Amino acid sequence: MAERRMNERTFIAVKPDGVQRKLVGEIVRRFEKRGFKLVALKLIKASEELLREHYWELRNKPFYSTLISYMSSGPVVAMVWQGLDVVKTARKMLGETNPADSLPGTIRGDFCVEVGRNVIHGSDSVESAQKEICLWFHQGELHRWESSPNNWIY
Ligand SMILES: Nc1ncnc2c1ncn2[C@@H]1O[C@@H]2COP(=O)(O)O[C@H]2[C@H]1O
Repeated sequence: MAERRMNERTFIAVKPDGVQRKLVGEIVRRFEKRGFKLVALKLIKASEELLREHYWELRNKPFYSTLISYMSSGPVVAMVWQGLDVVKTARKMLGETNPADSLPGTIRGDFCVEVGRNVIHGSDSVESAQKEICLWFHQGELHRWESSPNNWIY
């Protein structure tokens, strides 16, 4: 059980505004420092088809078409992070969907002001994380590796 929770994975994407504003390094740093393991990372210009599938549940929302054009306006940095309760903890690190409701210290609370330009996406449950990881990544892009910094210093 503990083993399974340690291996929990979530899908995180730095959205086009986050890439344009050069927030990628800061965001990766926060996840590394928190103690999570990077399992996959790529810069990708998402197709409309992929985005329509990713945002399927929002298809009837009034902001749906602006959301699709925002997300396809430039490259995004798609990532998979792994660790204990990573889905829930990542959502806390991101802050609320609306940056105005996000506390300082969270990514959205520190770096953005508008819901339609909210810099980062994180899966909202373990089930959606599994679906989103399969949608954005091939199995071969997900890496298994052990952290052993001493071996790389000496
Ligand atoms: N009221 C809104 N107006 C514009 N975009 C929104 C609104 N509500 C949610 N979104 C977008 O829809 C996205 C759904 O996934 P995210 O939580 O990653 O981030 C959300 C915002 O980018």
